[in-house]
Amino acid sequence: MTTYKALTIAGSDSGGGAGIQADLKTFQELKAYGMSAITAVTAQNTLGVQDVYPMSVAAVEAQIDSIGADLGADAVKTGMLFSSEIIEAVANKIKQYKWERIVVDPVMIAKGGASLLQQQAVQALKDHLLPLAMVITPNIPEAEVLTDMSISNLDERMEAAKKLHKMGVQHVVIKGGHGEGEDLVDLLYDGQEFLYITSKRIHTKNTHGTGCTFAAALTAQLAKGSSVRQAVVVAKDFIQAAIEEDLKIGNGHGPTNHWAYHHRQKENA
Ligand SMILES: Nc1ncnc2c1ncn2[C@@H]1O[C@H](COP(=O)(O)OP(=O)(O)OP(=O)(O)O)[C@@H](O)[C@H]1O
Ligand SMILES: Cc1ncc(COP(=O)(O)O)c(N)n1
Repeated sequence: MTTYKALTIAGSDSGGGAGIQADLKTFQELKAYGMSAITAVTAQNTLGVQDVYPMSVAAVEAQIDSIGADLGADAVKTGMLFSSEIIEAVANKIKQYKWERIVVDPVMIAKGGASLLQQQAVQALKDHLLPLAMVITPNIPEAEVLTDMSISNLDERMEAAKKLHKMGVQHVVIKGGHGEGEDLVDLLYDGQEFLYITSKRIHTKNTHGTGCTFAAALTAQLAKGSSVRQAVVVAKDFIQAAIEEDLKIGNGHGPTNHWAYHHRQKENA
């Protein structure tokens, strides 16, 4: 049996709904071996982010080296990177280890408004990381910051996807969670065609970590050798199940249910 390995380079969420914790849970549920390099420790729960403790660049590099020198990775996801120094270091390590299946989730602001990326680091993201990305998964506000345009309809979202592709990203997924209306559309662009992945909006406040979980599911599928298109479809099913069967814990925006997808698969088998 081949073991497929997925690495997440991201921030730790003590509440377990987003960040490294969401990524590792998702990798496990999709049968990819999960590994992590922590860029920052957040004190966080369903009510918000209480504190952020960034790691040193040396600590981030050392974690990635430990993995690169021994285990290797079939796919890599980046999440909260916090500073331009960490972004540059991560980009250099990705190049050093010749990792190619890279999913960049350009995390900027947590649901409660806390900043998870310093403003001056946006340029570093564009210069160093986007050209290495096999897939980038911004939500609408993140796509607006990266493209410097405002997005209020699907045409503008398509234009933003084209702009991001021009920045060197191979595939762009602009997620629709922040859009309006009952129908929710995630848009995939591969440089030639657009694919619309639609679902009904679920009315719940328990959406903490949806972006992380979606990108982690995508990364697990890429680690196992899926095409980007197939991986996006599985990731969408994974997050849909995780939001539908939310856990109702905590007093704020609760986490999604990372075992719901696997549970459904078993029930349907
Ligand atoms: N209310 C919802 N109902 C159904 N699907 C949703 C809902 N909210 C988000 N999603 C799905 O979850 C995934 C993440 O989307 P979203 O746009 O919320 O990303 P995000 O803002 O990065 O997430 P986060 O809120 O974790 O930062 C997408 O696939 C989106 O379609
Ligand atoms: C460590 C970390 N990484 C990412 C997010 C974004 O997730 P969300 O927007 O769902 O809160 C987060 N809150 N914390």
